Amino acid sequence: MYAFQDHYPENLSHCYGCGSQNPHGHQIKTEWEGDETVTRFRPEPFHTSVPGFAYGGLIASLIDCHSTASAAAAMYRQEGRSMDSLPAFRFVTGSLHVDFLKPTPIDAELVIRGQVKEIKGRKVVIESQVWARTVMTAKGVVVAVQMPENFGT
Ligand SMILES: CCCCCCCC(=O)SCCNC(=O)CCNC(=O)[C@H](O)C(C)(C)COP(=O)(O)OP(=O)(O)OC[C@H]1O[C@@H](n2cnc3c(N)ncnc32)[C@H](O)[C@@H]1OP(=O)(O)O
Repeated sequence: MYAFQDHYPENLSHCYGCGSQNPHGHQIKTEWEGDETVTRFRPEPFHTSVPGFAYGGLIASLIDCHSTASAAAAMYRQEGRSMDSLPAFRFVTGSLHVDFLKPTPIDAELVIRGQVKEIKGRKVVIESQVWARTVMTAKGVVVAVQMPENFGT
């Protein structure tokens, strides 16, 4: 699978959630399935909150990076461009809202499904749901904003 994150340049591949160059991170991979974006992730025992269940910060982190990658992919798709083409679209999180609906089991593959709700200027709004087997355990809304050239200055 060639994921959205595989198009990130090396200098932006160190993110804890999605960076392929971060050996301590989640290294999530996201792709299109029709009009939805999908990330699959299997928690490890060290992601525990209450024994048997996944830590909420992990869930939030998965929604976060799933959504920023989805935002980039959505912008390229809207412009009919390949994710390899220039200028590059890279997004950071402006806002992250998560609702924890049910405890998330630690022993199941988690499937995060995202929908593009709005594209306006430099902003993309992504809604996501986290599924464990047949149960939706969390849902989130992320406002992703195109990373400014002068990010951090
Ligand atoms: C690319 C590989 C890395 C992947 C990163 C993975 C996800 C992350 O963890 S990123 C790290 C966490 N996030 C950050 O550190 C971001 C810190 N914040 C910032 O740099 C800035 O506030 C930033 C870039 C989000 C927005 O600032 P700026 O570029 O000035 O945005 P601005 O022009 O004011 O707003 C653009 C649009 O976004 C909206 N927006 C901006 N911030 C927010 C917010 N917090 N909540 C809701 N909407 C927002 C604005 O309302 C505006 O929308 P509209 O056009 O409809 O009015």
